[in-house]
Amino acid sequence: MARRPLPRILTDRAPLTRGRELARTAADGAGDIFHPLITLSRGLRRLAVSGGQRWRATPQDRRAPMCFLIGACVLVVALAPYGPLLGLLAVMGAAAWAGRDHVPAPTGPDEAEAARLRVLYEALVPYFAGDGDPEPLYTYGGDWTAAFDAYEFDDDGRIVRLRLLYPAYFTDGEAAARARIEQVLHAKSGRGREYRFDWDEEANTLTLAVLEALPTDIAAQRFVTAPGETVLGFTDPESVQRTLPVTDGETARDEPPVVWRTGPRSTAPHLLILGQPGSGTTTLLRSLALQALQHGDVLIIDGGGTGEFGALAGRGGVLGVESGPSGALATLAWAAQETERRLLTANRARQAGEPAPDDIRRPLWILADRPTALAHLAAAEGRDDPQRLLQVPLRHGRAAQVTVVVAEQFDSSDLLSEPVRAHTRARVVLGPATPDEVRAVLGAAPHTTPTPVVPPGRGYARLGAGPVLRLQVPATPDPYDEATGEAHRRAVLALLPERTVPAGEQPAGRPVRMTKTLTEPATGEEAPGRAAVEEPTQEAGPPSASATGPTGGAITVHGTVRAAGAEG
Ligand SMILES: Nc1ncnc2c1ncn2[C@@H]1O[C@H](COP(=O)(O)OP(=O)(O)OP(=O)(O)O)[C@@H](O)[C@H]1O
Repeated sequence: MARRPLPRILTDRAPLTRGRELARTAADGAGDIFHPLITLSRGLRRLAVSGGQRWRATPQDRRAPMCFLIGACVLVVALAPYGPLLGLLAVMGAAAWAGRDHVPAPTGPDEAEAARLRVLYEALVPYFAGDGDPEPLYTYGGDWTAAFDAYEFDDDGRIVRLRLLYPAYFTDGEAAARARIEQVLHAKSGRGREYRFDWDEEANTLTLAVLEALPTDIAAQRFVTAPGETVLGFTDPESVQRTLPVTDGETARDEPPVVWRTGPRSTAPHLLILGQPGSGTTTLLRSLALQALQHGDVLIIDGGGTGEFGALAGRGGVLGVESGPSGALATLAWAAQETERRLLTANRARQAGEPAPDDIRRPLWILADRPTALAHLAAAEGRDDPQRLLQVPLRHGRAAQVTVVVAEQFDSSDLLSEPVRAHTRARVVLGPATPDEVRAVLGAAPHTTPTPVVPPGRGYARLGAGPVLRLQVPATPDPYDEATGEAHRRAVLALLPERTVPAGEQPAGRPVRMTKTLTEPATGEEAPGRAAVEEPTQEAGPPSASATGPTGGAITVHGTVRAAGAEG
């Protein structure tokens, strides 16, 4: 039997679809036309509902006075000229306001963000799931919303903050267990950014936060610090409780510093800086030298021999810039004797019931850049390791106001002497370093994830047993380096003390020999304490040194320094 076709109205769907579209368009148009009326009526209804609620909430005894007040208001409005019209406008206005659409603020993550959080949750399951837990917080295919109680995303949909709960049986006291979780979160939240992990062991919560890059635009300048305080660099605002005003020449702002205290009350009186080549260790030494020269004297051992301290040579307070083994040995021998002299003088003064004389209170800084390179050269010449002479200042420098700072490259750190390792309780690591390398130097791992690429002067600092702080050293380049920008060059030159050796007396570009007489008193009483810098000698030849004993006489140190170029 042939099939009978269905009636056209049932098979032809075009009129039906057209009808639906027409109806939808008409509804949209009506919605637009009647929108004000809809808003007003919704507002009037909301006002009525809220008025009813207020009436019901009003105690019985206050309803009569309230009625009277409302009646009086209505009467005043009715009798006032244009009162009813104004009253009507006011009611309509209030209704329009009350009836406006409240678009609810979007809450919760969108689809992509939820997917990211789910991935993070699933990645953590193997570490946080516990066998035999009747109600596991972390389980395959489980509910991530129960584990993650706060999260924040940036505009690109990447996590910038996450707080998660973990089971109480997770071994959060073990560094290895923590490190595993931090590694997973780091990898899954996006590499190339720095994260901080805050473990709250009491509340069993872990907070991950993406850290802003530290400012790299702070140049050398006079920092507002007390005597005995030195700025190593700048860090995160939440890591320290203090800020310092800094300026970029035009605008001033406050930045959180890493302040290192030296002197008799310091718990970390000597500093060791380690870093990769080019990470900024010499720059940090230069920055420390400029700050130290405000209140003290500085001796520089330039083991690298690249002349990067040439701008300091011949300046007031700079007792020497030594780049050869013999000069370094003589200078350090003097420094060791000076430390002993200061201790003896202080002791005598204490026994006599007198205050310590001024000359032993002036801080003396020994800044040694790459001393292991000098050790190698000294050994080749059959001489002693200059580091051995650092032992006395390192051991007794705290009481004698002698501060030692040693900067060395990672690959030569095995050659550092035992006293240097043992007595440098303030530590800085600069440049790219793995968490294990940072832990090996600072004695504690950072709470942040080091990034593989960092700007020069970026690293971590730890003062004594304090926390590990992120650090950005202020830009303090060599002002005689041609690559140095004009602004930075001027900033550094402005901080240099006056010359005690006129620059014009030295032929530019030719190595010159400086003679410095570091005088010592025969007795501790009328000790000048500070080096008297003689005029430079123009004689050429290899560096040589001679020194007398700690009880008197003069120590003459010859050192080859780079000839100073013209200043801007
Ligand atoms: N804090 C900083 N801000 C800006 N630039 C810096 C900073 N520290 C270092 N630099 C720049 O990085 C380069 C290397 O710095 P520096 O010579 O101090 O490194 P280093 O660790 O001593 O390396 P090397 O031993 O190879 O000389 C220089 O051009 C210097 O100007």
